[in-house]
Amino acid sequence: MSFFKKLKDRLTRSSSKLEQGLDAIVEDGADVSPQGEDVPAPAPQPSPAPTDTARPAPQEPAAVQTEVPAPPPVPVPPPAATPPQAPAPTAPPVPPTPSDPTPPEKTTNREAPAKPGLLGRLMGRSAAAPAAPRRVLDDEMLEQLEELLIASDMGVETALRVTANLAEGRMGRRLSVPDIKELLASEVARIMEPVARPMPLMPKRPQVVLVVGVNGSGKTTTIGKLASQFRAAGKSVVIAAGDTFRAAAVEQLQVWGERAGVPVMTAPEGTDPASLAFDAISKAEQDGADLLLIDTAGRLQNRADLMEELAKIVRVIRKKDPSAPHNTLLVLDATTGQNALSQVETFQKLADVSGLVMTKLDGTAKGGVLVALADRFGLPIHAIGVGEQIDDLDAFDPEEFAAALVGAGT
Ligand SMILES: Nc1nc2c(ncn2[C@@H]2O[C@H](COP(=O)(O)OP(=O)(O)OP(=O)(O)O)[C@@H](O)[C@H]2O)c(=O)[nH]1
Repeated sequence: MSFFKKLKDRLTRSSSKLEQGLDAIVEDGADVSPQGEDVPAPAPQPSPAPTDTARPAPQEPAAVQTEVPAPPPVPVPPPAATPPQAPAPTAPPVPPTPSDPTPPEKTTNREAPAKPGLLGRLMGRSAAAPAAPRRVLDDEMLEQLEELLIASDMGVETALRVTANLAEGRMGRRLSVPDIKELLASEVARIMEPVARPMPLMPKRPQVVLVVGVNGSGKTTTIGKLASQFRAAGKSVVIAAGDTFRAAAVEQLQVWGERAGVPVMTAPEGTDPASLAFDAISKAEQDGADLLLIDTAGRLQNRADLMEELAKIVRVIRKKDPSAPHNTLLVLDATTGQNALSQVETFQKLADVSGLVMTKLDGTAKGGVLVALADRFGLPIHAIGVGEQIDDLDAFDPEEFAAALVGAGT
């Protein structure tokens, strides 16, 4: 799956931070007992049944969902780029093989590779392959794991929960780095599973989608990408340029409208954005549009005046259609780390956020914050941005994300 390979490659900094940390933790207290009982590789925890059975097949995720399950609107990555003998596309992406993390003086901590006996030799076992270092899971190791997860932006509460679940029934067992990665990935996927839901399409026309977020989070870009996907799914879309304060913002949105082949409603600079939103709904109704995507100006969550203005936009939209906005998407820049939590908190209070889009996952070392967000707010992650191009928006796949985040399968 080329997309997640891309994500995995781009999460390298995050996973390598986790990976290096895990290597250090295990080697720090590696069990030197050569004959110690290895635990069988821990079985992944059972994931809850997916709540949204109508989600598109994970191989070709789409950021949007239609009321009738439709073929995924996301264009398939160019097959030409993949040679016929390429590895199976469903396999999780494989990051660069880490170099042997064990410094020479630590080699005594590795389990001594026992010389195979006659039976071993007959069975073809090699004496050359050393077993992975293992460490007995104890309180100290758990604390180290907690610290590592916190440093990976998972947040204290989530890190504690993840490590507690990991420890359950496993205290005193000897775990290797791959064991821990597998357990962590399973825990992370379990947290993320319920929030991985494409944006639903409703029978209501026009479905009003309000897009909010702090400055530069990627609202305009995301609207362009969403408009393109919805169009590809056969929907008629209108965009309203609600950032009436910056002429450049309107122009930028017009460029995206052209790329997506979607009309963009504008108003003169300085127009009250609430009144533009009102007019845009009327226009979308007249045009029989399926979807109206309303852009808004970026606003920091600590600017009370701007947040009040957003609350006013919502009030005015409701005057026109009491059931609107039908979706309020909060666009979050994943590189902001823990600040994303306070953004969700404030925007949720004022604008009744119904779902998230996480952008810039292609350039972040902070993917862990998604886990904290999912654990704390449980808001659906409708889509993730993985680049600046129109096709760089995809559905969120919890298992692939979890594996990429912890560097599992390496
Ligand atoms: N790498 C990467 N860049 C992105 C992504 N999404 C948006 N960007 C870039 O982020 C910058 C800001 O994006 P905009 O869409 O203008 O953000 P905005 O929220 O509309 O900005 P304001 O209107 O100023 O609040 C642009 O340079 C985009 O190209 C993404 O998923 N990945």
